[in-house]
Amino acid sequence: LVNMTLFFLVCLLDQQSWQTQIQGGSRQSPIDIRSSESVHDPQLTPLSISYDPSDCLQIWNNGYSFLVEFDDSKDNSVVSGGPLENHYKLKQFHFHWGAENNRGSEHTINSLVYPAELHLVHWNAEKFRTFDEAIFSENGLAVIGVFLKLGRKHDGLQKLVNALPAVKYKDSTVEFSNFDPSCMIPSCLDYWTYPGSLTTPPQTESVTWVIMKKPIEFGDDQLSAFRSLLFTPFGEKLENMVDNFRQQQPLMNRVVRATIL
Ligand SMILES: CCCCNCc1ccc(S(N)(=O)=O)cc1
Ligand SMILES: [Zn+2]
Repeated sequence: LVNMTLFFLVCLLDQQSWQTQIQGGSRQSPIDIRSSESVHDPQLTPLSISYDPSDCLQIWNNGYSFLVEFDDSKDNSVVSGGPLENHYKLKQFHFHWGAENNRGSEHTINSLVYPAELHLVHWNAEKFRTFDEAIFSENGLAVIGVFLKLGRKHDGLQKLVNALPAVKYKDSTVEFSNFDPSCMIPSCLDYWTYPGSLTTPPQTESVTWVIMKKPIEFGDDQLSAFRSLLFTPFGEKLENMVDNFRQQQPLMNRVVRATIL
């Protein structure tokens, strides 16, 4: 009985490494970023972000979020610099949000939650031939995360918001062109960066995360438009697309680095 109790206690006390063995994940995302524990790295240069609005193709409701998808056959919409060894091509961007304003973002800053979070998803086109190959590869993806806070209406976002009723249902798409995602990048380019994973299946550990320190603002009506989308396809029970965020994961043996710009 003593041995069994000790064994049980060891498992319980060591739950995180136990989880790692079970789930096989030692670098899962999202995480809570504790600013006081992040390491200022003077070698982190500013990100170089350059997007071509003509690469914007369509919006797709995939039943989890709405994805704004880009033509990645050219080298016009790319991010490089900062923690990135290569240049990464923009494939899509999407958001995560809550049913209420007190939740929604995937990453948190000192446990502070934002009502929504933007993810700009890029893949390493120097090392891999396709996005799908990069998803399953070390250093395959670079995702820029931008927090959204409620305040003034975001004029650049309104064009996207106006198109959302056309993709209300899961599996719907609508043509969407000439949108410049640069309008959603904060003017302050300070960021945190850490090695992580996709936050939805297959949750592969192939992502270099770059989380912008400053949020952008958007309006209540714009957030309501996100919440009017549906998880469910036409003809099925209506389920509002809300709370499509993952819980924060253990930091394990990782360090979050911060810029000093
Ligand atoms: C195998 C096909 C997977 C398509 N989905 C990839 C994907 C999932 C999550 C994120 S996120 N939320 O970590 O930015 C980006 C891209
Ligand atoms: Zn995401």
